Order: sequence, then structure tokens, then C-alpha cells
Amino acid sequence: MQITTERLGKRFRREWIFRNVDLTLLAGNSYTFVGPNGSGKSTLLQTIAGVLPASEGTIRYSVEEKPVEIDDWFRHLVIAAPYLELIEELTLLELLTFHQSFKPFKNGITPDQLCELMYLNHARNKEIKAFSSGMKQRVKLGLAFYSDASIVILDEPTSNLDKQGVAWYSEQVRQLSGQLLLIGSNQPDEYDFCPNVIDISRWK
Ligand SMILES: Nc1ncnc2c1ncn2[C@@H]1O[C@H](COP(=O)(O)OP(=O)(O)OP(=O)(O)O)[C@@H](O)[C@H]1O
Repeated sequence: MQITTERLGKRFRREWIFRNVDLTLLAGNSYTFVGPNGSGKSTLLQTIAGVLPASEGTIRYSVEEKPVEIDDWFRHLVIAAPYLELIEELTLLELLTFHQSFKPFKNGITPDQLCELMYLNHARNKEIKAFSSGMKQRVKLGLAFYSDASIVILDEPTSNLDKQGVAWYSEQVRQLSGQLLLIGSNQPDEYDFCPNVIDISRWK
């Protein structure tokens, strides 16, 4: 899997958030986008993911040099971000079962097993709307870590997590291998393992 951007730009009304972004992002590598609040990390990640349309330039996804159509991008990626909602009316087990029906988990992991891996077994039959913000964040990260997807996008990954949750994140994120990992962060301990740290301010 490879993502290539050429002269990528995004603006909201008249304000350019970034311009002329040329990137080649390769499977098996991790990249972290850093920059102050409001610099455009989330906007860039969402644009690369195809969640937000670009205002100019191009993004290409390819597998072994064959292009992936934009309608199929979502099959290849998982995103965990504070602004993306879970389905609140479902219980955790229902949510995982629903998710698995369109994006299976790695290594044949079942929804039951995933509840345990996320340390949320006690809440398996609870509706997501009754979860705390930290519990919801654990679910988002669990889906990102354990879904069988070639691109993993984590925006502010440890937001709302307690100490144990942060330790769990640190352990899990280091175990990702072979995938393309993109992180948006302002907290060095979220990406201290990542060799490619890119300050987004350069594209202002
Ligand atoms: N839907 C929108 N409409 C208009 N402006 C927006 C919209 N979304 C984001 N912005 C603006 O784009 C800029 C970049 O926001 P973004 O959330 O990408 O920054 P960020 O680097 O992720 O910030 P933070 O570190 O606070 O999460 C900000 O000035 C923000 O106000």
C-alpha cells in the first residue's frame, strides 16, 4: 500500500489550511504530523483518508503500483479520532459484530475476544452511549489496532485515556507492523517510537 499526494491543498472558505503537500507514504512505515492547535493536522489526516475533499491537488492510493479507486479507499483504512462518532445505540458487542461484518478483525479475532483485548469485557453488553469518554476512546483504538486494514490513522490517540489506557496504547501501537500508520499529535509520548515526524506548519 502506498499513498501519494501531489500539490495537495485544503481551504475552508478563503483560509488555506495547507498547500502544496507532496508526500509519499509507504506501507510498513509510520508518520506523525505535528503542529500547534489549529495548524491543520486533523484536516490533513481527514483529507488523506478521503473523509474531506481536497480543494486542490491529488491523492492516490495504490497497491503494488495499481491504483485503488476512491470508492474503495475506505476498505483499506481505519481511523480513530475524537471527532468520529461510534454508533451510540449499540452495545459494545453489537458494535464489534456490526463492524466485523464489513471489516474483519486480524487473525480471526472474534468480538468476544476483542472485548477482552480492550479490557472492556465488563461493558460488553452496555450501550456505547453509556460509556465514558475514555472507554469510547479505547473502543476506537481497539477497532483501529485490531481491524484487518492496511492503513491505520490515529488522531490524538491518547485523548481521554487514563494512565493504564496510555500504557495499553503505547504497547499496542508498537506492535503494528506491515501497515501504514499515520498519527496526528501534539504529545511526544504518543509518537516517540515514530521515525518520521513532520511539522505541518511547513505547508502554510
Ligand atoms: N469544518 C470546518 N470549517 C471551517 N474551518 C475549519 C473546519 N474544520 C477545521 N477548520 C479550521 O481549520 C484549521 C485547522 O484545524 P484542524 O482541526 O485541522 O487543526 P489541528 O492541527 O488538528 O488542531 P488541534 O491540535 O487543535 O486538534 C483551524 O483553523 C480550524 O478552525
